[in-house]
Amino acid sequence: MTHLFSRLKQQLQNNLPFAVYSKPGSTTITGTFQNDGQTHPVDFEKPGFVFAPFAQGTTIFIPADIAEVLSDELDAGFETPSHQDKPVIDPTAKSNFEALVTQSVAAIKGGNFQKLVLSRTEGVDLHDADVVSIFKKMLSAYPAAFRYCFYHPEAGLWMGATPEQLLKVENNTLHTVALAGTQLYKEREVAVWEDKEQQEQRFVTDYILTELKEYVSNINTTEPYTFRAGNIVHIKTDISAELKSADSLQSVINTLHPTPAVCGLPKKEAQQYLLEHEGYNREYYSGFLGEINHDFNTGQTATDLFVNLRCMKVGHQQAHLYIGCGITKDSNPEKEFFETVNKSMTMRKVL
Ligand SMILES: C=C(O[C@H]1C=CC=C(C(=O)O)[C@@H]1O)C(=O)O
Repeated sequence: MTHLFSRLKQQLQNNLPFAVYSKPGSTTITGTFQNDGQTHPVDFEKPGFVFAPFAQGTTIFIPADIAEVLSDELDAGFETPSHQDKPVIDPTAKSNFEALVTQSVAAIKGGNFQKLVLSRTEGVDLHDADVVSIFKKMLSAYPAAFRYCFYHPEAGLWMGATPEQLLKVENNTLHTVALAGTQLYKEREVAVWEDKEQQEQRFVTDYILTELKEYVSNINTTEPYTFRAGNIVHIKTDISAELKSADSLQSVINTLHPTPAVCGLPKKEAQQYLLEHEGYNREYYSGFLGEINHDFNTGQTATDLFVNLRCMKVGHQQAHLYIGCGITKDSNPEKEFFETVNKSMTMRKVL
């Protein structure tokens, strides 16, 4: 374990790419350390680890055959998070975001879109905080999430604890989820979902089911249910199906990414709208990451990808947190802003 983290630090000092991660519910931590500093083109037929942007930028690939793999069991005695439970409200950020929500609700009501997922970034001073100690807190705070620390000279250093699977493929069986709708988690209370949240999540399910039809058979879905992700809960539908052809992995990924959980509907027009109106570059936030054609622990052929949510880009003195929320015709701008604030607590808690 100590070895894995010292290897992470060494790799960072040498400017060499790596991905260190632990899957939802797993106590195993895996590191894949690339042995050169190059940017390798992504090949969806080869085994490796992928780190893809939302829209603009390079899709990064760590090919399995040029990486050293280390894995270990997670220690039980990790540092507990520092419980920075106070939300931080920047009045300018608040009014800018609310204006963007108002404008976007008008675009939806005007008939251009059914849904738009708007986002923003927040800077947090790090005061020389150590990357490994932040990551250890993340590992222990969010056992149900895909927790990762990724570095590539072209992308920078990223960390996250995402609750959203993009796609898992094992022996031609595909698993994905429709995840949307958010409210604060309250102990001993059953979450009651308003129509706005239910509709927002149904858009995602319907999109996935319609678009996947071309590539899969025997689709199964669960009923929507409440799913906890740290201090918040979402509505989730689990979807599974059989892939008609093992060769369609890349097409399936292109179809799913970006889903209406992070982009909007219709997809292409929503993505263009976000690029023009959000006013910043999402980079790898709401992109996807994970294992392609290779389980780095078992060596088996499997694909296990996650949407890059509840994440941050970590610089020397500052971390940039990325947070977004789904907007429909019924959105209330202030409520949506506070939803992004609640989501930001996932990262703030470990800083
Ligand atoms: C876009 C984000 O979350 C998505 C996933 C779950 C719930 C969401 C929502 O309620 O808006 C978003 O669709 C984010 O965390 O930045």
